[in-house]
Amino acid sequence: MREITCRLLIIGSGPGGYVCALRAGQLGIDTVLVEEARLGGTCLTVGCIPSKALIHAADEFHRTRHPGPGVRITGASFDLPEAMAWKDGIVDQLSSGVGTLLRKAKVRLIHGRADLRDGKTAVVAGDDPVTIRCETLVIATGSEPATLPALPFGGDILSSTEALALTEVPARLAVVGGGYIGLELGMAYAKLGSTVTVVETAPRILPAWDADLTTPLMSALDRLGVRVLTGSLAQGFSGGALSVLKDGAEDRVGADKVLVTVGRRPRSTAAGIAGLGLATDGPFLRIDGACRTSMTGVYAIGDVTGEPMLAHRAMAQGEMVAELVAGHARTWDHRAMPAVCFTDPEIVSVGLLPDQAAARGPVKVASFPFGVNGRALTENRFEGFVRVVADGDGREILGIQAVGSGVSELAGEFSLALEMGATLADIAATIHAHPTRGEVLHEASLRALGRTLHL
Ligand SMILES: Cc1cc2nc3c(=O)[nH]c(=O)nc-3n(C[C@H](O)[C@H](O)[C@H](O)COP(=O)(O)OP(=O)(O)OC[C@H]3O[C@@H](n4cnc5c(N)ncnc54)[C@H](O)[C@@H]3O)c2cc1C
Ligand SMILES: NC(=O)c1ccc[n+]([C@@H]2O[C@H](COP(=O)([O-])OP(=O)(O)OC[C@H]3O[C@@H](n4cnc5c(N)ncnc54)[C@H](O)[C@@H]3O)[C@@H](O)[C@H]2O)c1
Repeated sequence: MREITCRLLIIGSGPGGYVCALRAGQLGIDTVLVEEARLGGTCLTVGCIPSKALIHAADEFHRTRHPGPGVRITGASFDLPEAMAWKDGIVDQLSSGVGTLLRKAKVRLIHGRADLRDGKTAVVAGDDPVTIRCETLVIATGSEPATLPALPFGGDILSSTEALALTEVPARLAVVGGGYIGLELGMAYAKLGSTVTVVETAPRILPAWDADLTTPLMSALDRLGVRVLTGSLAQGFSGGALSVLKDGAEDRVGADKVLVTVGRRPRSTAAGIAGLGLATDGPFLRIDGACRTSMTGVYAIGDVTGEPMLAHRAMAQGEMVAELVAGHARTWDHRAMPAVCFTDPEIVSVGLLPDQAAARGPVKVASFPFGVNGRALTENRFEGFVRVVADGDGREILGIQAVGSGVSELAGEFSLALEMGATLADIAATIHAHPTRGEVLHEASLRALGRTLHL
């Protein structure tokens, strides 16, 4: 068997692994990256990117069926295979782009399944088996869809991966799990014409976020005709119906396909990881603030290390670890990490929610509605608001949230404010272009200071 050595070995080319490899390559670290599937991992191949493409296609179709003022459209139709082919083209483009970037950064790429023998050795079997010995190891093996014993994947029971590769819009779609994926994809299929039912065990959809943020989304789901069953447990699928237990009574929800989105499970035991005996937190690998595991010289990043399982968290960790390996002093600011739900309306949260902030001391909370914002009115999409959460004297902004059309594009400004330790006065003094949705953050900050102009 061939044997190679390297300074840094990274297992997995998702947003965590490939960004770590790119930065390490830039810093002149001799790096080997092993990937068993396509470059880009879950996010690029079966997650963030394909889902946002499908959501966009569904939005476009929905707008043609519900056009704006003065627009008349007749005979609109939707070709799902054509839209899926377009989506696949974007994935191909970005995945091969990752390959180009890795080559440019002089990262050695090995295609195959890595099997760890110890914290410094991995074996990749296959036609050209190789043993890789490294000084430092980064585990970036990501996650996979969690399963429910009563609803095993296969046939008409889909994970997000199959839901992103359908060739026909299902007439009736039952979605089990009212979290990020269930709502993003459930809403997209509802816009494409499916009759969608969402089954959620918690008392509310997106239970981690407060009701003020999710209420506008509930109204939008209602307008789309999506039925939402909260406090409900899916028990099995047979004869074209999902059996659901709610308040002790059984309901049968007619469905042609069932999409199960009840979270993701880290790949933290396979690939020889279990044999390393690393400390864990539940199913996740335990890491410290520098992404070090309990074994010296072994780092872990991304979904395999726990919540929030988000691509930009994995990327930030990957970049930091490469710099730490290069000997730089680096930390990362968890407080400024955004979470965005790409439903319609979208929801963004950065930093603390009002309740979380109030648990620490006095707070100032103010929100401002899109309903009086010129840009929102001229776009004919004016539901939702921006909310700022600051400490009692308004000196430090602790959190910013928004719900509304297109608010994902405000997430960067929200994060910047927290990362820079902005005060309400800083936001108030920042001139926001008119007319834009960003003015609503400005007005929310003015409102917290007791001097709103437009309300
Ligand atoms: C439908 C969907 C939509 C999503 N949308 C968003 C979004 O909009 N925004 C967002 O921030 N996040 C989103 N996510 C979450 C995001 O995809 C993950 O947080 C992100 O991909 C995690 O990156 P990672 O590098 O930790 O792991 P992954 O992306 O899971 O990559 C891990 C890689 O490791 C490889 N691997 C595993 N074991 C081995 C081995 N033994 N040998 C070789 N290779 C191995 C895998 O093949 C995989 O390519 C979404 C997820 C899904 C499923
Ligand atoms: N926009 C984004 O950033 C984005 C998009 C998609 C996915 N993701 C990531 O992927 C992860 C996985 O997404 P997800 O939607 O599968 O998980 P999730 O954790 O967002 O939501 C799962 C939902 O399923 C519910 N649930 C759990 N068990 C259930 C059961 N037996 N029956 C009914 N409901 C049940 C939970 O209460 C929860 O509301 C997310 O946590 C997120 O980190 C992010």
